[in-house]
Amino acid sequence: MTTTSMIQPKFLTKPDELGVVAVGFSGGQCKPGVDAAPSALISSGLLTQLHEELGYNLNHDNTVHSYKELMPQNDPDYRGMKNPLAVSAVTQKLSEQVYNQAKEGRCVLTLGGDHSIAIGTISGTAKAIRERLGREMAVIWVDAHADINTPESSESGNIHGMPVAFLTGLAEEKREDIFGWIKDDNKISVKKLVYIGLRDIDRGEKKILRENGIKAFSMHDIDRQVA
Ligand SMILES: NC(=[NH2+])NCCC[C@H](N)C(=O)O
Repeated sequence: MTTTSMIQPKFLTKPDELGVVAVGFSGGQCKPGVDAAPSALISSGLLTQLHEELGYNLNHDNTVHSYKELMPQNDPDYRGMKNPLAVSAVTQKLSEQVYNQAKEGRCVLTLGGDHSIAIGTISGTAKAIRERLGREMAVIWVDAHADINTPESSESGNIHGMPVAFLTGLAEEKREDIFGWIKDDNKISVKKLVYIGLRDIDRGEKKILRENGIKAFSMHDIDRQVA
């Protein structure tokens, strides 16, 4: 059996602890459903297995947050983004929760949907890593999608396709209630970002990747490597 004690993490002061943050959210895109994922994973035993089989001590508030109280009455499109106030409010709250876990030196697992929540998970962790280790966090983004559209390059207006643009500062917004809360210490550098598994990227995203020299291994690259 693998246990946490067999792994020697270099950057964690509490390697046997796992911070868990669960958020059931679907406002970064138009279809309901993904918000049910965290509860489904938990009720099928994910957290029990992490504790009993991998030996992690879990630090979790036993809640799947839906942040209903943060939902605005009215959420008109802004710079083409859909549900901008809701996604910004949820990801800001999530960022704080993740930061509070990561600053303790424990690994953090975020369960969620949809992918707009990466704005919260990465911004919270990046800030904690800067404070704890005085360095920039690297990100390995394993996904079919690059999710690096700016509001202007996006063809859908869905914010789940934009998290990396806001996190790297390629997309910026002054309004505090629409991602203006993402400060420099929450951001990551395009130099420390690598994509693995891309297979569905928009034309605008291709241009962004090329112009910023972002490293990316597509599914095509992977198929070639293993062939
Ligand atoms: N996390 C995801 N499922 N992203 C899909 C993004 C699809 C498309 N590139 C868009 O920006 O709308």
